[in-house]
Amino acid sequence: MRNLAMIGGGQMGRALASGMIAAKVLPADQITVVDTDPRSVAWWQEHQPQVRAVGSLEDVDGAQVDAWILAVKPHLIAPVAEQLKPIAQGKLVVSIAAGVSLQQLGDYLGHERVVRVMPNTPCLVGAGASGFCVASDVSAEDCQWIEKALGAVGVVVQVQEFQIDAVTGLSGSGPAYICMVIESLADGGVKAGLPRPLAMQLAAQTVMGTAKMVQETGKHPGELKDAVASPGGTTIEAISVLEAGGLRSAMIEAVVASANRSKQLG
Ligand SMILES: NC(=O)C1=CN([C@@H]2O[C@H](COP(=O)(O)OP(=O)(O)OC[C@H]3O[C@@H](n4cnc5c(N)ncnc54)[C@H](O)[C@@H]3O)[C@@H](O)[C@H]2O)C=CC1
Ligand SMILES: O=C(O)[C@@H]1CCC=N1
Repeated sequence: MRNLAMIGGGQMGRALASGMIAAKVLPADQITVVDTDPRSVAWWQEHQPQVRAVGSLEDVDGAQVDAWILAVKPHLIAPVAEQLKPIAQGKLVVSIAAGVSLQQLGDYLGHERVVRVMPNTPCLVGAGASGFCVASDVSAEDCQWIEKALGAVGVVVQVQEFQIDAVTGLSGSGPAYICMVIESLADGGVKAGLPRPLAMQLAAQTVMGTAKMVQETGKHPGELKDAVASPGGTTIEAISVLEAGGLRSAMIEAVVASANRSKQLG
């Protein structure tokens, strides 16, 4: 893969492209970003000056582009893909839009070399989690490139398309839930008497360290939870409060609500 063009250079476009550049998947000067918002173009010029950032698709020579990434909001995929149709025939097109199916992408673009990805914002720091599925004309080589590109910015799994909504509900939207957890843990620390910056540092490190422990020990989270809770101790008091507040049920229903919304968007 030589040249990559990304349409939409907002939150997720920045996370993906900046992550890939940092991981040396592609040099910055082989990436073009098209964004209709001049403030976004200015962001790229300031933060990734080697990336070519332009305001219109007309400023891109489509013949020089090997792969396209569509990173606009879901409702803009249809008009953007239709604009792209004449210049991206036979080219690999990757969409990261929630809810937009491979069938829809194929219909808009008039070909089947399309990939649907659900990444997440931690790609920005090389700790993303992405799921992807592919249409019929995507080659094994294309899949390898997708795995290399997304693998450079985190964990990547290939799934069946019917699983993508669930991936969206869990890891796509998940960073928002975990940020709320971190924020509320820090609030608890402040309420219990800690200064805010110290509370935030301890909260983020506790979430990061616990996730690492789950991944590295391979132990069930229930076992790791039990190991913290001494009989008659402090933790079991807190667990009892969380159960009464419906933490588990709220998390389960949150993932399902996001997955359902992803289905609706399609
Ligand atoms: N933010 C997230 O955590 C995740 C977002 N996604 C998906 O990524 C896509 C983008 O989301 P965000 O980056 O959050 O949105 P965003 O609003 O931050 O970025 C979208 C960018 O597209 C630009 N844009 C709008 N119309 C355009 C056009 N016609 N041509 C070129 N650029 C255009 C906007 O100016 C904006 O900079 C969405 O489809 C979303 O479903 C997927 C996974 C996670
Ligand atoms: O909220 C959204 O629609 C996007 C998709 C997954 C995460 N953010």
